[in-house]
Amino acid sequence: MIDPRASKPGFYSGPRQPGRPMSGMGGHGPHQIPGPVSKPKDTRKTIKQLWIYLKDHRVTLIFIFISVVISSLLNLIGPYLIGKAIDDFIIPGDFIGLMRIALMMVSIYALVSLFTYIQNRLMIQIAQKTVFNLRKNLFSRLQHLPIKFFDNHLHGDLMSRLTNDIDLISNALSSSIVQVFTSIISLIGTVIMMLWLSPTLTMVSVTVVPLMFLFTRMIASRTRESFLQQQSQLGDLNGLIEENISGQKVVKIFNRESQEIDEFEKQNSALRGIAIRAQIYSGILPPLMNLLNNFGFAVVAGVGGYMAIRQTITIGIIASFITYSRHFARPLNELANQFNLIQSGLSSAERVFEVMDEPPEMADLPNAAGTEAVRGEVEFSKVSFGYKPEEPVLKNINFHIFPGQTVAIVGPTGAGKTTMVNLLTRFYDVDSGTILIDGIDIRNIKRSTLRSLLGIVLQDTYLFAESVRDNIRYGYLEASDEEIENVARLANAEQFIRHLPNGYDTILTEDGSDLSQGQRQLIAISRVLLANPSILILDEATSNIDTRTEKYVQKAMLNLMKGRTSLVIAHRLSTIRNADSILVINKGEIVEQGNHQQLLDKKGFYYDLYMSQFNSKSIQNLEI
Ligand SMILES: Nc1ncnc2c1ncn2[C@@H]1O[C@H](COP(=O)(O)OP(=O)(O)OP(=O)(O)O)[C@@H](O)[C@H]1O
Repeated sequence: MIDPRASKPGFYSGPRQPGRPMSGMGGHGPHQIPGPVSKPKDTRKTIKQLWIYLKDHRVTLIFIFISVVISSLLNLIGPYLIGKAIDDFIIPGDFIGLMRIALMMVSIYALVSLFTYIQNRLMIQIAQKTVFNLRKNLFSRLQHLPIKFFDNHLHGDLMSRLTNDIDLISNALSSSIVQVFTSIISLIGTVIMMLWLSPTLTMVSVTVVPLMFLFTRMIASRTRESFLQQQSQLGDLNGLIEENISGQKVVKIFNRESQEIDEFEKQNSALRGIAIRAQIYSGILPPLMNLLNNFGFAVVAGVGGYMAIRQTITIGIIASFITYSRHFARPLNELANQFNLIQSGLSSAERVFEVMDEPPEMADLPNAAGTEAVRGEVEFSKVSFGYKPEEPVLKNINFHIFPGQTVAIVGPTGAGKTTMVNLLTRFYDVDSGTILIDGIDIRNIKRSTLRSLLGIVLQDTYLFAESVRDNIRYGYLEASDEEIENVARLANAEQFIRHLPNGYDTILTEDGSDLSQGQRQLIAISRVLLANPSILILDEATSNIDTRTEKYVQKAMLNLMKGRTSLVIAHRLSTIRNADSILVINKGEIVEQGNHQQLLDKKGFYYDLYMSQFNSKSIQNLEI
């Protein structure tokens, strides 16, 4: 069927994504263990795909890289100058020299800041341009994907790819690339400087590094586990919130508010317990690392002091060294944090590219026709189809509708009525057989032409959160206000529109939820009238419409059907009675065909259907 889910925006709750980092949890500060990070499945392929977007900025990237090298190197000079100031100027008491070197340091640090500002600015621009293009291409790919794709994917998940994932890519691009370059250069430069100043002290200060790794590993594995549990629990809680918002009516009707609150309380407490544990674990590491760092400094200071007494090293060198060793720990932590950010950025990019790599709706055949006006003859010839190959939904369907005729399709729920519409609109293609319009196989008609020939009014119409006028205009974008008002009049929609607070300019809520179902249908009918299609597909509403509006809708539909071929998934007795022909569908097959009287005379499936629904109870809707 034309899946109603496909037309409803998925409620975006940040669906459960185990393995995604959460803002505010896990943190990326020094020494902190970030929450679990989702890993890309094929890093190389993803980087290649991302490079396609980045390569236009090659020159800027090279410039950024050069600037990173310069600023990192300049940064490395600072600690060296501190030592020099102590040994050459402070100890000998050379005030002028001290001023000179202080000025030099100020200039160097000012230059570092300037370069860092330029790098960040340029990188943010590149990142934003890249995600702009990614977002654009992803959205346009979504517009060209077949309906089948939307049937098979959670809408919340697709929303999350367009929003969350794009955000993570943007974060990774704007900060991580520069940070990683800076950290690597700083790390290498610092080690070189430390070795140059004193190989002995370098050996002493790196002894704490393996200890740091050991503790980090031990605590990180426990923390990750707790964060995973936390995310899974948060996912469950999100699910509960989502269900309660979307299903509020059901909750209220069944008076289940207090049970839902209890359930929420249970899940919320579970989350609190797990979150406290996770945060405590991740909180152990920073003080521990601080302790190790300070221990390292103490050892360096001790050994350095001893060497100074023995006069194998100067005080200035010890001061420089201690400053370098601080520089040494920082990029290490920074790299670990950036590694996680980059990994989640890459896995987000992978999720985005997954959608972009999906094959779009099959291209039109090269000889596909673009006819505009048609007579409106529709024929299904030996049509068979199944959504899944092993489950046929339609079996050998044959029927012929002549131009201007109205054909009603009736049958029990799940019989395959909507599926016939899905095939005619080419939301899906037949497995075998042919569907013809004016004798032309619809696969030989351009998709855009085919869809412009068809007008569809479903039970559940999707309306945009725009003005009533623009919602009607969606049928024909160039329509003038006058044309819009004309069709609204013809569709009997004028009266209720005039009563809206701003008439045609009233802005509807999302999906037009501030209108009744009947009113939404009247707007949908106006929209189709404006599009002026040759063939109509109508799905009559079965419920939710008050008798007065129903009359309006019925009249509007009749106006719409005038002079057009109409295929009506019928529920109203009047439509069925007035139809030129009725197709009775059961379990994917046409079991009977004829007009109302002929079918009644047959005393078959239709007769039973009719007797059970209309005759005895005089109900207006035909449904099983
Ligand atoms: N997107 C889909 N993917 C897989 N199976 C589907 C899909 N849409 C419908 N079906 C299945 O195809 C069969 C026919 O569905 P269809 O929607 O055509 O029935 P229908 O006659 O229109 O029913 P109703 O009157 O309840 O709308 C059903 O068994 C349904 O479960």
